[in-house]
Amino acid sequence: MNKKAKILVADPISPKGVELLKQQGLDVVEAYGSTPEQVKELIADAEGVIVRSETKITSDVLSCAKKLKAVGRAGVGVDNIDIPSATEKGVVVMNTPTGNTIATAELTFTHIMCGTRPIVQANNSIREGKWDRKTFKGSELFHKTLFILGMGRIGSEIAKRAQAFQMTVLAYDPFLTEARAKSLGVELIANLEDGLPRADYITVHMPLTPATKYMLDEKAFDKMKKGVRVFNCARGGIIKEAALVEALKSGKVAAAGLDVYESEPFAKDSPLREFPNVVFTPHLGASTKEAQEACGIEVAELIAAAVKDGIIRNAVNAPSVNAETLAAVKPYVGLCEKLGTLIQQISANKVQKLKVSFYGKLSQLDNKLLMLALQKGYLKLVCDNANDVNAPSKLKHLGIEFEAVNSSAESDYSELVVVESVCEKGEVRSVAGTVMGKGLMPRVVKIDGNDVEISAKNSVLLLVNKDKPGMVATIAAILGNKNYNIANMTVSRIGADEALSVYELDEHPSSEVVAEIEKLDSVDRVKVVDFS
Ligand SMILES: NC(=O)C1=CN([C@@H]2O[C@H](COP(=O)(O)OP(=O)(O)OC[C@H]3O[C@@H](n4cnc5c(N)ncnc54)[C@H](O)[C@@H]3O)[C@@H](O)[C@H]2O)C=CC1
Ligand SMILES: O=C(O)C(=O)COP(=O)(O)O
Repeated sequence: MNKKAKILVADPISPKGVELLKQQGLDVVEAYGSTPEQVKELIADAEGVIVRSETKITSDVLSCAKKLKAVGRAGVGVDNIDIPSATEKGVVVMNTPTGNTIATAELTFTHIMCGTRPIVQANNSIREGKWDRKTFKGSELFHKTLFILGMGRIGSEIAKRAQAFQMTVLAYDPFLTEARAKSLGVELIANLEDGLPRADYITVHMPLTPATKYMLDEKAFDKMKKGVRVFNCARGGIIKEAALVEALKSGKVAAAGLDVYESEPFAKDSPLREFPNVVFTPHLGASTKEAQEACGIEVAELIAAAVKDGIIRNAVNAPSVNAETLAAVKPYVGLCEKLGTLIQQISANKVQKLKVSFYGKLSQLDNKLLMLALQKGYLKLVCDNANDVNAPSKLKHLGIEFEAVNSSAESDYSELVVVESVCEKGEVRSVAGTVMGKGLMPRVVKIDGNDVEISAKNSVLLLVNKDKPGMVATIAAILGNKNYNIANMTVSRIGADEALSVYELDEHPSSEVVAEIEKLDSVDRVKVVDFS
């Protein structure tokens, strides 16, 4: 019996997600709060791993994973996963981007409310036995201006909630179109600096990247209104904590709400803890029953599909296409893989460039998956484990440039894929293929511009031989004597007296048979190509 694939659930997810993995026949190992050393041991034989924001999947951890196919993030941010290392290793990283949007938007709005009415502070005072009705005066959201930095899923939900409170909403997001801003009823601010002095409230909702790190620093706080209120429920480090401390000290910031920190768990000795007008939560944005159930179930589905069937969705390090495109390109995926395998085997060593051209309706489609299939096919006999995730980087490591062209030119076939290789010495080889018949079967239809018809299932014997009577019978006799069945054959005249002969065999011909054919005076070149 096949051993069940092991899935390491390294951070707690909904029990429904864990149950789903078990129902899929997977061996689930739940290990929460493990040290990096423990994670390295546990991941060694895992085929899938699930994390939230706590467990760090570093390159060091990944280097210990011997069988890993997929990392699933039950949530949005993947900054705890070393994506370049995972990509290099061919490990797909997937997340669940929508499951916790509402939860995080609602937590952010709760922070905004707490920064407006000092509920937390008043509650603490009551618990201390006091009845203080003077200290905890708040203000109103009504007619105030909220500046949202990062207008993605969460930012957009915050905008709707702010509008319900009749706030004016400004948005800064370099990737947001005017049309989208308009449909959200927000004013799009092109330069961050222009929005800062206008805002009564500022909240950030973007990933932490080199461009967003310390976006709100000393200079930014200088530009803000006195009495501004700031909130970070996205990632620690977008607001510079040291700058926030100074802005709180000077009274520039009237209130702040933080769910995320430059280092987590939040430093026990952080000077921020001294300010009573800051409300803290320990990275709780996604911590609702609903969000955890949605993310837990979705991540379990993603991991099960990836590990069991190689189906990739929501990948952050591999391309995905919509269902319509997938249906249109699917019949050509196998063809492109075969063309890649064929061109690699017929090309001389040291290929410098691969070029693929798509003709017919293929030239109008998003062909990402076909390019990957071609690259995977090319790498099949060159290196281990090339897949949709690492094929482009493996090709790059080999120094092979890859170019794809959508051609509007007519071709002999309604849809055609042509692949060319250019070698170091300038030699160019080419193969072309299409899909045929009701079954949309892949067929190689040209080699170096010569017509052939190869179904490319098992092994193919390619001969360049004298174009003279009796050749086919001679070759067939040699193969037949050694019990090789010819599944299919084509002969194509390639010069005045030369022909390209293609014999499709059910199995790889032995070296003796190949040597016997090579010995024939009438045969110039012999090449065996394997597809399976
Ligand atoms: N506190 C928590 O528990 C949670 C935190 N998050 C974090 O919230 C953040 C936002 O999440 P989503 O809205 O789901 O992501 P999203 O991808 O839908 O939105 C992010 C937005 O940031 C914008 N952006 C990127 N670079 C920018 C820049 N330099 N300046 C301004 N805007 C920029 C993007 O254009 C995009 O619209 C992420 O960092 C995520 O990890 C998400 C869920 C829970
Ligand atoms: O989804 C995100 O980006 C989050 O920050 C949520 O983190 P968590 O799953 O609660 O550890």
